[in-house]
This record gives sequence, structure tokens and C-alpha cells, in this order.
Amino acid sequence: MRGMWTAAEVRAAEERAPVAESVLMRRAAFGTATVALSMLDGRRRVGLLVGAGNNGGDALWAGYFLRRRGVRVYAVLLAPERAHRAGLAAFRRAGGRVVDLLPEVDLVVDGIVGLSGRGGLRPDAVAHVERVTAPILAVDLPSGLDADTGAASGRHVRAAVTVTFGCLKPVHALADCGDVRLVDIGLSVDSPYLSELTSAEIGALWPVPGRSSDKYTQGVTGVAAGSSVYPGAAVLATGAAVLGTSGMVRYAGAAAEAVRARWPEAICTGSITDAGRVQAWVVGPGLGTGSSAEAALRTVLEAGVPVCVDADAITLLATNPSLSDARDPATPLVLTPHDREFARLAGAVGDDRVGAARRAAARFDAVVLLKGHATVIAAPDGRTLVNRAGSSWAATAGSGDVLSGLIGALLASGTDPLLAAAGAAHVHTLAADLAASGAPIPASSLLAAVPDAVRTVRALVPSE
Ligand SMILES: NC(=O)C1=CN([C@@H]2O[C@H](COP(=O)(O)OP(=O)(O)OC[C@H]3O[C@@H](n4cnc5c(N)ncnc54)[C@H](O)[C@@H]3O)[C@@H](O)[C@H]2O)[C@@H](O)CC1
Ligand SMILES: Nc1ncnc2c1ncn2[C@@H]1O[C@H](COP(=O)(O)OP(=O)(O)O)[C@@H](O)[C@H]1O
Ligand SMILES: [K+]
Repeated sequence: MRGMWTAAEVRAAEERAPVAESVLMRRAAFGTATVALSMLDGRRRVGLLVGAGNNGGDALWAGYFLRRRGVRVYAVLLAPERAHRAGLAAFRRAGGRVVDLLPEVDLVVDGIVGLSGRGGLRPDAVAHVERVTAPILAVDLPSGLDADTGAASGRHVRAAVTVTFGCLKPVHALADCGDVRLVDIGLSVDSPYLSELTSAEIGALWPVPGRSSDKYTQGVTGVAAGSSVYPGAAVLATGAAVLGTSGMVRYAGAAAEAVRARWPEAICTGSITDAGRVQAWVVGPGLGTGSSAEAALRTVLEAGVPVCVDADAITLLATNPSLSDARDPATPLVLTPHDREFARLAGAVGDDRVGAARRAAARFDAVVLLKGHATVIAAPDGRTLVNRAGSSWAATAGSGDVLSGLIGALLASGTDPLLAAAGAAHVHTLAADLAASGAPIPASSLLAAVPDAVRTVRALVPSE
């Protein structure tokens, strides 16, 4: 699990650190210079863009270390009178040159602004950044992005590599920071604000049958989805539950014929009350928002088993909040909104996606999975995970139906709801990458790649 900490948490850790701030800065700067040298690969001209704070100080000290290794270093001071005093003196002493405009260089170090940055790049910084043609190494984070939310409220630096210090920050998973390198500067931090599971961890949690398993011990997933208008959503969600784990799948709804034709192993009925017992329900994809859909959602919420509420069922909950009363409060609920569904349920997502998901998780006493290129998954107890997509090929119609089917299968197996949602999201993004391999795919191809994705994460689990 990779943890990420907010700017305030990093500052608190810095204050607790037994060494002086100047020592931390030189460690950070030395790490920056080391990364810069690896990117230069023998080339010898570096430009620094230096802002008013300690981020600029890191850049200047990195320039000092680079000078000591014979690199020619030029620095533009965006706020000359506020440039880090000791860093600038050391840089000059080592033969670094302060210039008005960067000459042609092999690498540019972005020390404009770091953890204390607010808003996008200011116009003077934009003018310098726009002239850059060399790859950019961002110090701590690409300037103009918010450390805690990854949001870009204006122009920002596009970094080939970001070097960060002590610990990762949310921006490193929520936004494009290029290749992120972490340098240890001796900070000690508490439990993380946001975490990311590794593929091996997801492989380890994925439920697989053992010697004593049968079709029931893996958990039975119920799928209440689809309608005569949208039978495809039912076919996709049921298929994901069929392929996700080896447990049994029951489908209940108006698309029973279409589901049976595609997935003969699913047990299909027309109504939830006839479906038989399940260990978790998926409700919503293609269900519609009419009275029969509302009745289906109510029945599922009353069933006393974990429920994944997706798509139309989210809209139903938003328009008729009293439906939540049907839920047994002791049973886990997973909500999987995209931004528009989230807005119906809990107001506009805004720039702070992690904060929005956390607040909604607390308010609805549910795991909230907020979809996107970086999907945020928050539990009501405050644990929060992020799943980064390797590509954007999953942004296709019907791919959300596959995701909810996978979540349902993991819930039915008894997996912790937060891990079920995060594990499903990870395998889903991996399946998209494997299926697409550089070309657009329909959601049914993503679905067909689920077994390959599960194999891939399971192959990473270290053998005992
Ligand atoms: N906290 C820590 O543990 C460590 C922090 N270090 C460095 O210190 C940085 C934080 O330094 P500071 O707190 O001095 O703050 P920054 O260097 O991030 O920025 C502060 C200055 O930038 C200005 N500013 C804010 N937003 C701006 C924008 N959009 N455009 C232009 N200027 C803007 C502010 O007015 C302020 O003067 C970190 O990102 C990291 O690079 C390192 O030296 C190592 C240790
Ligand atoms: N830009 C993107 N990059 C990667 N994945 C994305 C992107 N946009 C959406 N996704 C993923 O694609 C899926 C889309 O789900 P959803 O919007 O519910 O689609 P549908 O309702 O058509 O099934 C989600 O898993 C989401 O995280
Ligand atoms: K920066």
C-alpha cells in the first residue's frame, strides 16, 4: 500500500523532525540533483525556474549540487527579492548564473511553487514555462497543481518527472506528474490521508476457490439490472459477476432472456422475489427509474446483504432519499457514482474529489466509489483509496456496468467493501488496458479481458 499525505500533514512532520529545516532542504535538493543527473544522461545544461518559497530553495540548492558535478546551470528568479537567500548564495558561489531568460538547456527544474501553491501559475511564470522545450523535472509537484486535490485551477507545469520528498502527496496519484520519484529525507508521518493498493495486494485479496469450496462457498451474487430498453447493461454486469469470481450468479429482472442467452451459467428469473438467496446484490445498471425499478431497489436494500448501488439506482436514491430507510444499517452499501450521479446524490463534486467522496461516504454510511481516470474510494470510517487508470480506454459506454458486476462478486465473497470496490476498480482498469492495447474497445471486450487481468494481479502475489 502506498500512502499519501496532505501538505498540512507534511508540514507537521517537518516540525516534528529532529533535524533543522535547512538539513531537510539540502537532502531534498541533493535528491533532486541526483534525479536530474539521471535524466541528463551525460548532457550538461540545466535551467532552473525559481519561485519565492522553499520550493525555489530546493531548486537553487539542487543547482548548487549540479554545479559541483560540472553541469552548467542557469536560474530565472521569478521573485528576485524573495528568492531563498542561502540557496541563492550557494548557487552563485558554485558558479551558477542568474539570467532573465533561460537559454537552450537539456533539462528544466521547476522550483516555482510547491506545497504552499495556491491557484494556477501566475502570468510571469506561464511566460517562462511556455518557452521551455526541454523535459521538465518538477520539484515536489508540477507547479500550478494543488498538492492535496491535484486540481488545476489555471495553467500548470507538465512534468516528465516529479521528485518528491519524505512521502507522496495526493497530487501524485490524482494528477499527471509524469514519473514520480520519492526521496527519503527522514520525515516520519502517521496514517495516510489517501492510499493506493499495489497490484500484488489486489492479487492477494482476490477470492479464489480452495479445496473445500463449492459453488456456494464462493458467494452467490445477485444482479438486479437491465430492462427491456437496456438489456445490455444486465448482460455486462452479470458477465462481470460470472467472470470475477467462481461463485454462482443469479440474475433477476426484465432482461432475463438476453442474460440467459449470453451467460448460460447464470440462474435467471424475472423478479427479485423469485431469485433465491444471494450473499450480495448489484442493483441499477440499465434498470430505469420507474416504479418497478424503485420496487427492485427497495427489495434489494431490505435483503440484509451487502449491496452495490450503481447507475439508475443511484438516481433513484437521490430523487427519493427515503428509499435508504429500507436498508438494514448493519449491511454494507457501496455507491458507485460518476460525477453527474454524484451531483444528484450529494452536490457537485468540485475540485476536491477526495474530500467530496469522504464526505459522501460519511453522510450515506457507505463506501463511495467516485469514478474517473483516478477513481477515489472512501469508506465511512475514513479509510480512502485511489485507483489510477493506466489508460483512458475504460471511458466507454457500458464499462461502468462491468465494474459494478465485479464489485458485487467480491462483496458476495465476503471481501471488505472498501477493498471489494478498490480491487474491482483495479482489475477493471487493467482489463481495459489489456483489451485495448492501443485501440478503442467496447465494454464487452473489457469484460472479456477480466480473467487475464485477474491472472495478471494473481501472478504478482509472492508465493509463501
Ligand atoms: N515541508 C517539508 O518537509 C519540506 C519542504 N521542502 C520544500 O518546501 C516547499 C514548500 O515551501 P514553502 O512553504 O516555502 O512554499 P512554496 O515554495 O510552495 O511557495 C511559497 C511561495 O509561493 C507563492 N505562491 C503561492 N502560489 C503561487 C502561484 N500559484 N504562483 C506563484 N507563486 C505562488 C507564495 O506567495 C509564497 O511566497 C515544498 O514543496 C518543498 O519543495 C523541502 O525543502 C524539504 C522539506
Ligand atoms: N478518463 C478515464 N480514464 C480511465 N477510466 C475512466 C475514464 N473515464 C471513466 N472511466 C471509467 O470508466 C467507467 C465508466 O463508468 P460509467 O460512467 O458508469 O459508464 P456506463 O454508465 O456507460 O457504464 C468507470 O469505471 C470509470 O472509472
Ligand atoms: K514545483
